[in-house]
Amino acid sequence: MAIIEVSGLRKAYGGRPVVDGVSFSVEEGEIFGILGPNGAGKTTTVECVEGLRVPDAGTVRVAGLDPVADHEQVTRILGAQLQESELQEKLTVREALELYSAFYPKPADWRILAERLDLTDRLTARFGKLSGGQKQRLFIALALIGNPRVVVLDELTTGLDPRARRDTWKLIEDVRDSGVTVLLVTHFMEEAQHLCDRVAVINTGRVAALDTPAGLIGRSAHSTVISFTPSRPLGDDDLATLPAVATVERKDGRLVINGTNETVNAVLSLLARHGITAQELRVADATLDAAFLDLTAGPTAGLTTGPEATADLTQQES
Ligand SMILES: Nc1ncnc2c1ncn2[C@@H]1O[C@H](COP(=O)(O)OP(=O)(O)OP(=O)(O)O)[C@@H](O)[C@H]1O
Repeated sequence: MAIIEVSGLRKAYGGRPVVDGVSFSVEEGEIFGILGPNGAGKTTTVECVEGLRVPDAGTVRVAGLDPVADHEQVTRILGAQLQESELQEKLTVREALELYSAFYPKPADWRILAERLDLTDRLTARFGKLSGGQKQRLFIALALIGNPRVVVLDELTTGLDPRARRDTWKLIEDVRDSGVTVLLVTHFMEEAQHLCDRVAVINTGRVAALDTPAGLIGRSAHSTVISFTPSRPLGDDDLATLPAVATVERKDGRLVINGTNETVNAVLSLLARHGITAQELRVADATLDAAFLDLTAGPTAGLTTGPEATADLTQQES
């Protein structure tokens, strides 16, 4: 069942459209990602879902309610993550939890939330003295304090080190597993790939694609990365005849070919025909990075050779 439904959403600032006909629905119990480059219109979209901005056109429903007209009811269903500037530096963790509990008629027990989010040791610490990861954990606790059915997390892990980011991912999964739907705004492909059940890729105010992370990767021209060292040189003409090749790179005697599953078989047949062996052959799925670049780039998308293919492969192999 859809808990959030957005249909034909439009919003312009000063006559400039920044959200231009966005539609998607979020099923109850999923982590739904909104992924896109800077300025794509992600925050404006979720602020319309939260009822913080009034759409110029289109409809938004949260559990069947209008976030603007039924704002008070929606705030009981939807928990939003605060921005850092919205908490005073001198407020302690305990004060923040107590203060936000007081906003709701039936708040969650903040002590349990603090325990769950590993904040019990920091209850007397002032907000300004918390580490980045601790601040994010507090924001998650505050977003959950009203026992929401859906929580909106916007760029939650920006600025965190890799360890703190992974810890925060685990917490977000725990939130989903506890039955809360998560609407997650991110521009980290790895984060979307790791966490999200489905992802809407937003580019220049429009939904460029909506699918599972695996589905997005599968539809990319770069879904598979094949790399090997040929036992003897292989001509460019031969490579050009391979089906579904997106890019070919040569690096230190190795060939790195971005393509699809179809390309793998074709490469192996080509090598066999020429009596060439593929030394240290590696076949890896591309990451969401490549699909994202395909979906958000201009008309030459998928045709250019970038460092991403190699980076993807390195990630897969490490
Ligand atoms: N209140 C506002 N007034 C005018 N322009 C705005 C306002 N808020 C956002 N914008 C502009 O609208 C565009 C979309 O902004 P938005 O914050 O929705 O994008 P985003 O995808 O969340 O970007 P980012 O990843 O950089 O946060 C940007 O060009 C931004 O500068």
